[in-house]
Amino acid sequence: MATNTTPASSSPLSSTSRIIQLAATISSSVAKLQEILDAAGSPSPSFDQDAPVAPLPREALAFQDAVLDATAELHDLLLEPIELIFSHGAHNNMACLQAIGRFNIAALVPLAAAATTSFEDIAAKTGLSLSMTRRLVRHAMTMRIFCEPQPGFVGHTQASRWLAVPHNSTWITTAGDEMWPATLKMIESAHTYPDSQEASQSGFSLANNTTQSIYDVMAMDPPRAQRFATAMHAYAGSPGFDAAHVLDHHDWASLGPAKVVDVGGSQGHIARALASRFPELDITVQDFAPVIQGAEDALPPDLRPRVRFMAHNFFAPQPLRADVYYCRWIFHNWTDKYAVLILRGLASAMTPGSRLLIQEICMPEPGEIAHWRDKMYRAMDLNMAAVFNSHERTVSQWETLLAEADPRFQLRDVVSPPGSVLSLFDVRWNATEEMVEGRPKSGGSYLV
Ligand SMILES: C[S@@+](CC[C@H](N)C(=O)[O-])C[C@H]1O[C@@H](n2cnc3c(N)ncnc32)[C@H](O)[C@@H]1O
Repeated sequence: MATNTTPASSSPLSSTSRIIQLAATISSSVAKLQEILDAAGSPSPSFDQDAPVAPLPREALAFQDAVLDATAELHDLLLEPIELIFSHGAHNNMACLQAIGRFNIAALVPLAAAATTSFEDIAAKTGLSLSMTRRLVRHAMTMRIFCEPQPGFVGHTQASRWLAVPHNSTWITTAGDEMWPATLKMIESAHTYPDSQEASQSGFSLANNTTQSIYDVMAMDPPRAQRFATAMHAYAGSPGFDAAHVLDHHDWASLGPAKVVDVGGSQGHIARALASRFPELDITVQDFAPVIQGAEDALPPDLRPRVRFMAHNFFAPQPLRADVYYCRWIFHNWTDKYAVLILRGLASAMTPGSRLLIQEICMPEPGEIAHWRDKMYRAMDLNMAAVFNSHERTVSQWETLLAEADPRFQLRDVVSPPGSVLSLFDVRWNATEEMVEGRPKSGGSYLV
């Protein structure tokens, strides 16, 4: 597998120059990838609008890493520095995506096979000039979004068709109109408030000309909050966030008849999947009251006895005794100051034998994973900075955070399922830590 990112060979005449090595890696890995697709009866990837949107088979993922890293490196190696830097600058891409989202351009192109619409038609419906419409849509085509099968007429690719689905279009609108403005102000906020632990001092807050956090801003504008939530659901609906990753990669069956609390579990989509697969689990989903509204009524009748919902603010002490406290994708929204408070709320309920299962991005150390995945995680980390002032965490950052919250938390294992964006941090409770006047004897800053 070629995850090597060492520079090109110093000898320009060498027959084993870096570009030749990369080409060989691409050739052999693509051949293996195609073999796996053939064996699975899966079609070869295509930009065609009718191409199915499906994840690669699990056994193809290492070859996917090899090909994507080698092709990207080869591409970058053949550019001058200024071309390389320009090609990685994303501002023009974002301008296009903002236009596609704001004017819902993907929905203006007919979905029928080989159907097209003219630039004039798109311009008339968006209110953009014909010239700007043509420039934006043709730039989008360089990202494989839309195609121009005959001059002047726009058709769908797989990606533009995906954007025509309403909640995906909400996702791109949110990227253009919420995330991008926040990102533009991120450096200003980082410079004005170095190491701030407050979401109210984020790029999002500066971009919205407010001293309130995104939570406060959204609370005052329910339709905007709904759009943001829809966008996050569209994103979290991608294969990297599939419920199967936590179902398949934690030994739920061995727990027997266990009580699980899904902290910040939203409308309970993971709880439902867990309860369906593991009939001995009894699950309570906790979240804000408006978030869980109607969730219980939407449960299939067979799950109602074992899945329930409870309004709970996770900064308050955990009121339920359970075998597993499951926290999926909640900590990354919070700076360390607040993540420690969430953990302390849980510490008050932990007992010997109970466990805390955290599902979050595990930020890699440099060079640890495929370059393209590394880039994706680092982009997500900066998204957290722009909007919440928070960050994604490495294993050692988790260890530090857990120890700061309470030294009795012990990180036992970290599992990164293949194809999953999120890793599983299995945390246990070391009850033998001696407490003196409400504080662990070994030190730490535990506060009751
Ligand atoms: C990024 S979402 C993750 C939702 C779900 N766990 C998942 O993986 O899809 C974060 C969740 O935390 C909830 N949340 C935020 N602050 C909270 C708080 N103080 N108490 C309880 N839930 C909270 C939000 O309402 C939201 O459902």
